[in-house]
Amino acid sequence: MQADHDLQPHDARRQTLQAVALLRRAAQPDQRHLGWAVLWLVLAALLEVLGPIMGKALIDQHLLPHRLDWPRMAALLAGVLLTGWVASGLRYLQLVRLSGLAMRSVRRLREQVYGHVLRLPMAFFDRAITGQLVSRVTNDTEAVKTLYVQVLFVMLDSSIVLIGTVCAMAWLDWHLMSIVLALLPAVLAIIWLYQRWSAPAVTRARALRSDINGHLAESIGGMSVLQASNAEARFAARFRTTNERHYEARMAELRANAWLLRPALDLLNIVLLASVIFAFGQRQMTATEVGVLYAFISYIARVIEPLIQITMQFSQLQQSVVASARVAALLDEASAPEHAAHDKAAHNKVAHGAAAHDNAAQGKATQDEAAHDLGARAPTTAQRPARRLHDANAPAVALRHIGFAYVPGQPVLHDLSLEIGQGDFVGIVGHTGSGKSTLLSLLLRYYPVQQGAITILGAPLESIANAEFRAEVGLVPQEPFLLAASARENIAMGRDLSDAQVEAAARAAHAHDFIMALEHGYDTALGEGGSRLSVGQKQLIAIARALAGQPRILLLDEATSHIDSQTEQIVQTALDELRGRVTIIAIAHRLSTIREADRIVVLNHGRIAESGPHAQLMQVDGGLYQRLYQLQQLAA
Ligand SMILES: Nc1ncnc2c1ncn2[C@@H]1O[C@H](COP(=O)(O)OP(=O)(O)OP(=O)(O)O)[C@@H](O)[C@H]1O
Repeated sequence: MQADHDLQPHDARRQTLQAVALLRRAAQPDQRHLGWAVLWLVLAALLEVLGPIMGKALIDQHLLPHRLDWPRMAALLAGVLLTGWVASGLRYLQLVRLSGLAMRSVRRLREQVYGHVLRLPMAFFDRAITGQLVSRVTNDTEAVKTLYVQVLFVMLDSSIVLIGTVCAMAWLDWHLMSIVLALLPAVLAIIWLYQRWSAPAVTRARALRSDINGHLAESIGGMSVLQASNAEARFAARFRTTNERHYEARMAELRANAWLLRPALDLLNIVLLASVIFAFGQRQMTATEVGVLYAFISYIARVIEPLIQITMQFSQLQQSVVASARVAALLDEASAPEHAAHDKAAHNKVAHGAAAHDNAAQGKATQDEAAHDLGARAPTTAQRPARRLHDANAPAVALRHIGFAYVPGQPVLHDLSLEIGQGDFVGIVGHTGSGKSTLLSLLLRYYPVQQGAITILGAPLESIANAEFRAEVGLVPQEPFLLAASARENIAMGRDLSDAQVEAAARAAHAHDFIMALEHGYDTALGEGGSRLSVGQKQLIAIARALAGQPRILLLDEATSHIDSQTEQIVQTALDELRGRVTIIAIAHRLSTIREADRIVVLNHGRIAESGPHAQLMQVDGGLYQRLYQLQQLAA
């Protein structure tokens, strides 16, 4: 992710263009409303300009010459009063339209940004800071609303009033109008100065707000560690510093506004009035010119006020542009490869599978049948895309000469080759930093393969459609991630699974009994992050979730490292029952978990050091595995 402080001034033009394009795209489907809103605004502005002209006519043609044409005078007076009133009504109408447009744009943009974040490759999240990312999706997208409702509305409105007023002044008395216009460059100079003064503060304030979000998210996420390490005071001090800097930036913005903008523009208003009255005083007064003076005095406010309004919007505009540029930068991050063509085919097959599932549901598949499906992989298995990877003779996973580096020039895996047969149970062990998780990340396509090739069930990894890949490969991570939802929802994870399928998966993971012991069984809400469950129980739910997808390859990433021996026993039993039917690749720190594996691969500094069943590896005197095992036995 582009760090917040990376928004350097030399990028400003490109960012502004990016932001404008993004905002235009966000409002694209609502263009009709934008058209109407502009029309209402033009009408409102014209009415506002018309008011003083009617006032002038009333003074010059009726009041001063005592020409008492009552119906016409009443019409003109009503015109003066009504124009303002109708203009307000029209403004309200257009504000409603623009607000709706803005809300819908924010909704669209948020969905787009969130959808994009979901598709970003894992490498992105190595760099990303959660709080800033959240800020992108919530605050920064909201800037679009401010832009449309506040900035665009006021700027458009003020510009139209300004142009209309200048035209009306030119029509009434071009000489006086030129006096007013002559002073306008002073307004532009004030705006320029204000921009120079406030722009850095605006950018700084936004970046710091994002830092505050990041800081909060980090602290809340790690609250237990933070409190346990007595770090409250240090974190509070760090937060105070950021908050203080944010306050300073906002104050600098405010000072630019209060000390430069308002006073300078107010002064200019007075100078303009004085100039017009002075110029008037130099003339031979005729009766008709009193109306012109009235109109000009009314118009001067209508020239200055829109200008003030426009300049006041600049800081808001800057904020919106900076925020939109951030969103645009995030949307610019390349997504993980989509394998779209394959996905389309896979989608059709999912639909086909869903139909099969419906038929099965009508036939009232029993729990036992579903359980059988899960284990025995009957050909009529519901809810699955049809297999395209079915090559009975191909290895489940084959790695050929894999090399990988997170940082160029610092390889983590070296020329690694490994073949795992279908239905095999393979354990991967090694000291910390030996590359086990990296290997798993490559298998999971979190990172693209840099050197060598990986095939899954005979198909090159990068050629497999996303839906198909996710159906074939299940993952049980080290830290089970549970939603604040029911046990059922946590296992189904949005997949259209029947109750029987969810239960079958839970039984296979040996999670069924403890779920049934909860007060509402599968419908019991598990609390945020599954807070109602023990770590072991959470892990069993995570295993059930992976099994519910009926994968042919199951990856376990140190799934037993945080659980007690009793739960580990349960996991071992579950794995045992899957043996031969599902290919299991388990990374394990706890060697007891993989002791019974068909083969144990020992990694050392990114290379395969040893490989074989437990008994065989234990025979290698002074071997890595033997040492690791003995160390664990001693520690136990
Ligand atoms: N996202 C990353 N960016 C840069 N380097 C990384 C990243 N992840 C891991 N590494 C480095 O790659 C090497 C292998 O790490 P890896 O996590 O694969 O080891 P591991 O065997 O799984 O270790 P552990 O048992 O402690 O989880 C380590 O030196 C680690 O510092």
